[in-house]
Amino acid sequence: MKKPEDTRVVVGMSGGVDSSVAAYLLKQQGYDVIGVFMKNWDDTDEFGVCTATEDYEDVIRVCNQIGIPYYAVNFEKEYWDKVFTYFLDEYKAGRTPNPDVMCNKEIKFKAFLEHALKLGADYLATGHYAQVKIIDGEYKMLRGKDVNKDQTYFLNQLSQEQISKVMFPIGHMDKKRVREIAKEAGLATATKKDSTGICFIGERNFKEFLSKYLPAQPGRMETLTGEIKGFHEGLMYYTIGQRHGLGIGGSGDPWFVVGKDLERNVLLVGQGYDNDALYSDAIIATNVSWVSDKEKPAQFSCTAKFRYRQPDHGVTVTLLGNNTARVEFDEPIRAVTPGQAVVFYNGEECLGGGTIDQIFKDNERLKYVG
Ligand SMILES: Nc1ncnc2c1ncn2[C@@H]1O[C@H](COP(=O)(O)OP(=O)(O)OP(=O)(O)O)[C@@H](O)[C@H]1O
Repeated sequence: MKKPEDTRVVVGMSGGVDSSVAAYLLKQQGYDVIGVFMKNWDDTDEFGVCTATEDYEDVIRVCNQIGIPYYAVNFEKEYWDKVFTYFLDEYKAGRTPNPDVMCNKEIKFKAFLEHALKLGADYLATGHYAQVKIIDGEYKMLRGKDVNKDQTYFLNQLSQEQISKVMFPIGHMDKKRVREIAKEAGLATATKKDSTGICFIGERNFKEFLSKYLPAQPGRMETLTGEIKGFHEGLMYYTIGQRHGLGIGGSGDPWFVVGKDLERNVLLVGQGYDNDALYSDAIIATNVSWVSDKEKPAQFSCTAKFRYRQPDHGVTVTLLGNNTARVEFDEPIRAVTPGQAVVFYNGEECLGGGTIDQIFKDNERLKYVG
């Protein structure tokens, strides 16, 4: 093991409080730290204001306070090709993509990691709430200590090789403590608001943003039995289990999106949060990848999350080859959505994950969902 002063760490700095504290802590521990800001998206508005420029200014302030070198790199092309194209393709296919998972896999921990290594870095550090530990001679990815902030869901596609080069300096802390450290150290980002939503959409109106890239095709809303309930503005604006924005009035329980009929451009709706049509008991996952290089048994039990911040559900995983797996749920689960990630856990350890592709109930594929 090299000594901290001989160990170069590139910190991915977003201009937020988490990565500021990550860089601060590493510098305190004596590492040779470089702050690097990635520009992935040009969101200059009609007034010439770009949040990336503002964020980079915060990076500069913090790096000057900590006393570390900094600079910016541009990955707009890579981001467009690997993340944004996938994002649009998934919406076109009627699914609900997860660009953060793709960004971690293809940009932050691939293009950006390679860039850091070229700079002579031994490690890339980020302000993610996750932990890496060596257990039984293998790198394991563990949930962040702050259960409300744990980000392993978004990191599920990382490999053994990738996490062997990664540090998560705040993964063992609560968000509250991170803010306290930032305040104690007087960092410029100490009270900066957390970013929300998909990074390139930010606070903007999602519909307006998406309509710039994909033509919206309005159509009918129907129940599964074909009763017309109203009109939708374009299937891509809706996701399974969604309640808001349907505009179906009347008495009784509220209405929810239960599926999409792409061929007929019809949004399928059902009444009641617990509508039976929203429940499924198995999926086929694609793009399945595991953090460990060790061979997995053909079938095993573990827990899984089907969306961020969902409690863990007991599942049985059967490997089908070609990075595909069948996942059977111990109990039916509500609103499992094609395109989102399924992420597997064994206790605190994140085992890996995949993309939710096909949805089943009682061994029958629910074609209206995916
Ligand atoms: N533009 C960027 N350039 C470099 N690194 C980035 C950038 N955006 C995010 N990261 C890295 O990825 C981590 C997680 O990003 P995420 O968007 O989830 O931010 P966050 O949890 O709000 O953290 P922060 O408070 O640092 O913004 C950040 O802490 C940072 O290390």
